[in-house]
Amino acid sequence: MSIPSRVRLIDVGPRDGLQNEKTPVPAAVKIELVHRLQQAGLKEIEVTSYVSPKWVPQMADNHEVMSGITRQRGVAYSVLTPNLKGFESAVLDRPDEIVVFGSASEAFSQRNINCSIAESIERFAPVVEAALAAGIRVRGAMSCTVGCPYEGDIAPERVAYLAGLLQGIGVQRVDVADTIGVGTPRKVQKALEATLQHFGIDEVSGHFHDTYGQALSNTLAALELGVWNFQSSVAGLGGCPYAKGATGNVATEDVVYMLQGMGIETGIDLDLLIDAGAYISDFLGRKPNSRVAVALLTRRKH
Ligand SMILES: CC(C)(COP(=O)([O-])OP(=O)([O-])OC[C@H]1O[C@@H](n2cnc3c(N)ncnc32)[C@H](O)[C@@H]1OP(=O)([O-])[O-])[C@@H](O)C(=O)NCCC(=O)NCCSC(=O)C[C@@](C)(O)CC(=O)[O-]
Repeated sequence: MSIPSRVRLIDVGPRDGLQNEKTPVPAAVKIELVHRLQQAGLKEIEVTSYVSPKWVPQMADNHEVMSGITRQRGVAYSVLTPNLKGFESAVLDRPDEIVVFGSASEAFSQRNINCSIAESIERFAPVVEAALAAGIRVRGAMSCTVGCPYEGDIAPERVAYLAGLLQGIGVQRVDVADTIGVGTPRKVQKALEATLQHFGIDEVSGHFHDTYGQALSNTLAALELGVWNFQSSVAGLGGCPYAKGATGNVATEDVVYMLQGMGIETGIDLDLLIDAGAYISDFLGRKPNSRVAVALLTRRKH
């Protein structure tokens, strides 16, 4: 399989990135971040989630954020919806895509969405049906495809099992998430290959957290399989509230820099992306969690 000549990035910073922040982030700041990401050339942005505000308080402003965005033609805005209640709120805000999110690990499923894998599929099925009937695309996020904070290693067979269940209820594409960033290139390839038993190469994306510093290597390993869709988070924001110690997604800046260096088209303006990352990092009062962003921001000063 040859390395793809173009890559599509979904920036998950406003959702995955900010869901775990201790500092409350006002809706206006989230909206400005989305605007800056689309100015930088991101064509897909995961904006927010319609989950219980008791579970994830940072996403309680979902409606305000979605309705405050000035949408740009050609940009798709996605949101997480774990159940029909979430979908019914989300649909009022006209997302282009909804995301149901399951787990390859039973324990993580319980901690994250308070139900077993089988129950989660039962909850997702009517959500998928309603979304498709409303003309809204459906993605499935698969957490813990390599390792779980509660169960340890996850076998590829369990990833294939979950991918098959999601495909069976009509999910159109899936994210293979290394939620706690423990994956290394060959393990991640095995999780991707398991998923590819049920979805085509255009329908599978890599979602790699960088907790152990492996996310760029894992991205390259996925590219070697022909995967060309990836999720990343501006300034490396993020972490999952139900995966203690897990750090953010791989920084979008780092992925774009690597891809540009390999001659792979992303449609993203790295300078504007660095500005977007600096904007949110300044708000949070810290440096971007991106080696590339820090290096380029330092160079700008000289
Ligand atoms: C899924 C539930 C809601 C089930 O939670 P539950 O307690 O089982 O739900 P329930 O149906 O029994 O309802 C309990 C209460 O929640 C309310 N409720 C019920 N549903 C909703 C909803 N959609 N929106 C708003 N409120 C809702 C409902 O109205 C009720 O309110 P009360 O009567 O107590 O006042 C809960 O477990 C939850 O919100 N979990 C949060 C999950 C989450 O957002 N996790 C982080 C994102 S996943 C992730 O980060 C991983 C990913 C995707 O990035 C990939 C990776 O890296 O792995």
